[in-house]
Amino acid sequence: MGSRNPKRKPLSRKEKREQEFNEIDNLEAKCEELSLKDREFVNFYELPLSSKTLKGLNSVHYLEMTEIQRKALPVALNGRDVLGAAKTGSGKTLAFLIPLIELLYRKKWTQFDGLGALVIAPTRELAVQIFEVLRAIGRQHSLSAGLVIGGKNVNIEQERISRMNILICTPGRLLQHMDQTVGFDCSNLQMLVLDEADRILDLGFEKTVNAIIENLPKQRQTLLFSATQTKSVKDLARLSLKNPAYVAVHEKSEYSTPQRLAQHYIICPLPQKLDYLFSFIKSHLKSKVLVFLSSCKQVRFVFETFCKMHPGVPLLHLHGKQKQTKRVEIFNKFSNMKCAYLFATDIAARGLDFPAVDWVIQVDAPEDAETYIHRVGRTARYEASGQGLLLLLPSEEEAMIDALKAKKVPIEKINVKSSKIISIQNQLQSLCFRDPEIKYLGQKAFKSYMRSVYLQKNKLIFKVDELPAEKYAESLGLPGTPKIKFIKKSETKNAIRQRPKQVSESERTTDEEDKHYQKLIDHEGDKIAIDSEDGDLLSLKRIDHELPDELEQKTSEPTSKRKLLKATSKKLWAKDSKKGQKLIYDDEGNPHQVYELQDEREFLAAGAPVVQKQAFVEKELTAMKNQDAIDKRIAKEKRRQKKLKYKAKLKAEMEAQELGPKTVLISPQSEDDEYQESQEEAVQLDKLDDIKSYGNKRNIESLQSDKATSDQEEYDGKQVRKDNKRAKILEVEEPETLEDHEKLALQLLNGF
Ligand SMILES: Nc1ncnc2c1ncn2[C@@H]1O[C@H](COP(=O)(O)OP(=O)(O)OP(=O)(O)O)[C@@H](O)[C@H]1O
Repeated sequence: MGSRNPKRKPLSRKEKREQEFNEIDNLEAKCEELSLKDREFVNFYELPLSSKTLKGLNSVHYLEMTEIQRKALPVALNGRDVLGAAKTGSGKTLAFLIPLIELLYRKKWTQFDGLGALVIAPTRELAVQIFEVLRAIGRQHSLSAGLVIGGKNVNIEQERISRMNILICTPGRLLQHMDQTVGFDCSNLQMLVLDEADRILDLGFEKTVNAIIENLPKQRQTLLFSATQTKSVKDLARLSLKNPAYVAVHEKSEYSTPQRLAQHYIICPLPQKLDYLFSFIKSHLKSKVLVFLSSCKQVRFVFETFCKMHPGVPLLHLHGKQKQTKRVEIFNKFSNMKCAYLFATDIAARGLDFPAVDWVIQVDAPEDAETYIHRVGRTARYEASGQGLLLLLPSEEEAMIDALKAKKVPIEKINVKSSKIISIQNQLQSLCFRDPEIKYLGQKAFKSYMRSVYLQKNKLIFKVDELPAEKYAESLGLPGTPKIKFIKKSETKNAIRQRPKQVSESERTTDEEDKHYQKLIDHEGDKIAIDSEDGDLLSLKRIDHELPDELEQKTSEPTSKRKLLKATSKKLWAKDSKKGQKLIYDDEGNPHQVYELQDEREFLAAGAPVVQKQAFVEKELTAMKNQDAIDKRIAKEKRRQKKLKYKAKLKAEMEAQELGPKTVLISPQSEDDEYQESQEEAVQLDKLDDIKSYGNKRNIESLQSDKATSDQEEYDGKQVRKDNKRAKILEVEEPETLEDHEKLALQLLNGF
C-alpha cells in the first residue's frame, strides 16, 4: 500500500519571512560570485534569481535567455553599471527589468522605503509597454509600481507617486513631479535605468535629463540600454557612471540589424511618393504594415485622404498631437490586428513591440542611420522575420545609402515597374476641391514636409533647394503651391521675444517629432519661419529652451505703465493696429479689392453712362441667352443618350428572357436630377428582374405600387408623394425612332 502524501501544514508568516530571508542571503552571495564566474548561462533558472521572479517569467513563457540577456544579466545582478547595446527586438527590456526587481527584492524593499528604482523612456507608448512587461514578470512580488507619463491627470499621480517603489516615466512628467509634488522623494533611489539611452541623452532632452539627475543620489546602480548605444564620455560623465560594463552583443556581427530582416530601398520622385505608397497598399492588402512619415501633418493628410479612397484594408494613425487615451487605443488596436496599416511619426520608431509586423515602410527618409535602424526594427523582432522598404528621393540616395552602409545596414536597391504604379493625383485633387478641410490639411502637410527637410542637420542628404515644390503640391491635390519663406535667425528675434519663457505642462510633449525639430534647430545657424495663415513660425515648445536674458527682460518688464496697459489690453492693441482688408481672388488667383473703381477718364471716354449701361445689359443678355441655349442642348443630348442606353439594356434583358411583348415601365421623375434618375433606373431594373420571373401585368402593377410606397418612404417631400399618388402605368410598344420618343414624351406631358 502506497502511503498518501501527508498534507503539508501551511507556513506561518514568521516561517515564510525566515524562508525569504534565507533565500535572499543565498542570492546575495551568489550574485557577488557572479563577477568571478566566466560561465555562459542559457536559461533564466540558472541565474541567481528569486523564486518569485522565476515564477513570473515562467507565467509568460520566458525560459531561455536571449543573447543580450545572457550577457547583461550576470553583470547587472552583480551590481555593476551597464551600457547595453543589442539589435532591435533582441530582448533588452528583460535585461534591465529583471535586475531592477531583484535588487529591490534583495534589499527587502517595502512600501516604507519609498522610491527604489526609476526607468526613463523617451515616449509614452514605450513607457506603457515597459510597465506592462514589469507587471507581467513582477506579479509575484509585493512591490508597488507606477506609470508617470504626460497626458494623464497630474493630481491623481501626485496623490500616489510618493507611495511607489518603482516608477516608469517619460522625462518631462517626471521632472514636473520633482518640481511640484510635495513629498516626492528620490533620495533613497537604488537604480536608474534609461531605455533608448542615446535618445534620452541627446540634445532634445538634455536640460530635462540634467535636472532629473541633479535630484538623484549619486550612490546608485545605473543601466543604459539601446540598439544604438551612446559611447560618449560626456554622456557617461553626466550620469556619473562608475566603471561601467559595456555589453554590446552584436557589435562584432556583420550587420547591425536583425538577421531575418530583408531591407530594400527604391528611388521615388517626391511628387510620386503617395502614388507609390497607395500602390503598395493595394498590392499588400493582407499585411500588417507600419508606415513612417516625417510629421503629424503628413500623417494626418495621408490617413484622412487614404481613408476616403477606401484601399480595402484597415488604416490607423498615431502621432504626438493625439490625446493620450486615443494613442493608447490605437497602439492596442494595431497590436491586436492581423492586417492593417499604421501611419505614424517617429513616436513609434523606438522600442515599440507591435506583434507580427510584416513590413516597415519609411515614406519620408529618417533623419539619420540610427533612426532608420530603430524604425525598421519594428519588424523582424525576436525570432520573427520581416521586411523594410525605404523610399528615397534621387537627391537623397547617395548620402543616405553611404550613411546606412557605414552603420552596417544591408540594404539593396530595387526597381519598381512604372506600369504597376497607380496615380492618385486626380483623386487627391478632387478630395481637396470638395473638402476644404482636406485642402487645408494638404497645405499643412506640404509646409511641414518642406520645413522638416529644411531643418535636417545632414545637408548632404536633405537638400531643400532640389525639391520640386510645385509638382509636389500638385501631387497632393493642392490648387496652388503654398508659400514658404525661410528667414534668417535675426529676423525671427521679434517672434522669439513674444514667446513666454515657460510653457505649460500641456504643451510639453514627448513627441519625437517636436523634439526632433528642436534638436535640429540647436544645430542650425538659421531658423525657419513659415509664411502661413496662422503665423506658423517654427517655435520652440520645449521647456528646456530659454530665452537669452536680455530678450527676456525686454519682454517681461515694460518701461512705463502706459506700455504695460497697452501690452495687456487687447482692445488698445486692436485700436492701434491696422484694419484688415477684404480681398477677392479671381480665377487666376490674383487678389482684387471688393470694390474696384474704374479710372474716371477711361469711363467718360467710353460714352454717356446711360448708353454704356444699355450696352452692358444687352451684352450680358446675349451672353446669357447663348449660354442657356448651350446648356439646353447639352441637357437634351444627355437625356437622349441616357434613354438610348436604358432602352438598349432593357431590350437585351428582355430578349435574353424572351418575355413576349416589349414593355417599358416609366414612372414620373425629375429629369434634371441625374442622381435620382440613376437611382430610380436601378430600382426599376431590379424590379423588372422580378417582373420577368412572374411575367404578367398584375405583377407589374403591384410592383409599381410597391415602388410608390418605397419612394414615399425615401423622399418625404410633399411633391414626391403627390406624384406618386398620380403614378400610372403606361404600356407602349417600345419606341424605335426619335418620333416614337417624342410621341411618348407628349403623351406623358399631357397626362397620357
Ligand atoms: N527570453 C525571451 N524569450 C522569449 N521571448 C523573448 C525573450 N526576451 C524577449 N522576448 C520577446 O522579444 C520581443 C522583443 O523584446 P524587447 O521589446 O525587449 O526588445 P528590445 O531589444 O528592447 O527592442 P528595441 O531595441 O526595439 O527596443 C518581445 O516580444 C519579447 O516578448
